[in-house]
Amino acid sequence: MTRALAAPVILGVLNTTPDSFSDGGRYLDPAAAVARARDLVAAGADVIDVGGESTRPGAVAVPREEELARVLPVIKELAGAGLSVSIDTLHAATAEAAVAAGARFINDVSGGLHDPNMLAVASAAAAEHGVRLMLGHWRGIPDPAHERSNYGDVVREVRAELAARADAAIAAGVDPSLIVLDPGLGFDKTGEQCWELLRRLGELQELGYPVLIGASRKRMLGAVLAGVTGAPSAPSDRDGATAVVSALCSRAGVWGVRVHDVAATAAAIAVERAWAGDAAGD
Ligand SMILES: Nc1nc2ncc(COP(=O)(O)O)nc2c(=O)[nH]1
Repeated sequence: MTRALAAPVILGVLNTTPDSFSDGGRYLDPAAAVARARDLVAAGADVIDVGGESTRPGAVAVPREEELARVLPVIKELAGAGLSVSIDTLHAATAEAAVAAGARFINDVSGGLHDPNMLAVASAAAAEHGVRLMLGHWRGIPDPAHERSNYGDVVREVRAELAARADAAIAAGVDPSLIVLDPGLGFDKTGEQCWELLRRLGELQELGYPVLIGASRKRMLGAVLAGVTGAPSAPSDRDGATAVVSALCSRAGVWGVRVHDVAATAAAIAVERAWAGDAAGD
């Protein structure tokens, strides 16, 4: 029996955007966003990942003041209510304001490459509040429209590039114990490259940092489901497949999973933990 590992942290996705690929437009109103966050926590989310600008291919760039207007009221209310909040942003100014409003995780899918000030902001946030920095892998930055999925060995290259991002964060003053790495599934990567990254997750974990996985509702799952049903699936039809990935991440000792359907993932992880004999599963 594999050694019982702690269950992954569940980050519940809260996109306060009009154009996110799977839930755009539903939580633009702060009251609706806060209500959604409370539902996510009730369903088992440990952290609410608040994003005010979609990162999907071709998404419209959002002026800083608009991004801030979308995320700050929600973060202030959630943090004020004692909930754990992550800010999903490419922009240092947004991360800084979000931390001041109570966010305790910075989630940068570009690994600090998009905004040259991000690592300095993250370093100050780490020093002052112990804010954790989640560094994603994305070669598309700064030109996301340019396809850059021409990898030789995607796992080896993503591992090396994420290690370099962690080193840069440490050089900027971020305590290594606060860093989380994320392979950036779907960020200028083909479905097969994403599956290869999951297949060889251990090679990323060998870097010694906690790993976060964001597969929820993504195209890689849609392709698998199309093979089952013979028809394309809407993102919201991919929550069952997402939950299976969450259970397998739990079995692999992944630190955290970022999902839209928290209830399905919480159930999947609880089942995996019970199977593994983890006391929490009793
Ligand atoms: N750390 C992390 N953050 C992310 N933010 C947005 C999206 C895009 O998906 P969404 O449109 O459903 O938010 N994916 C990730 C991801 O894979 N990892």
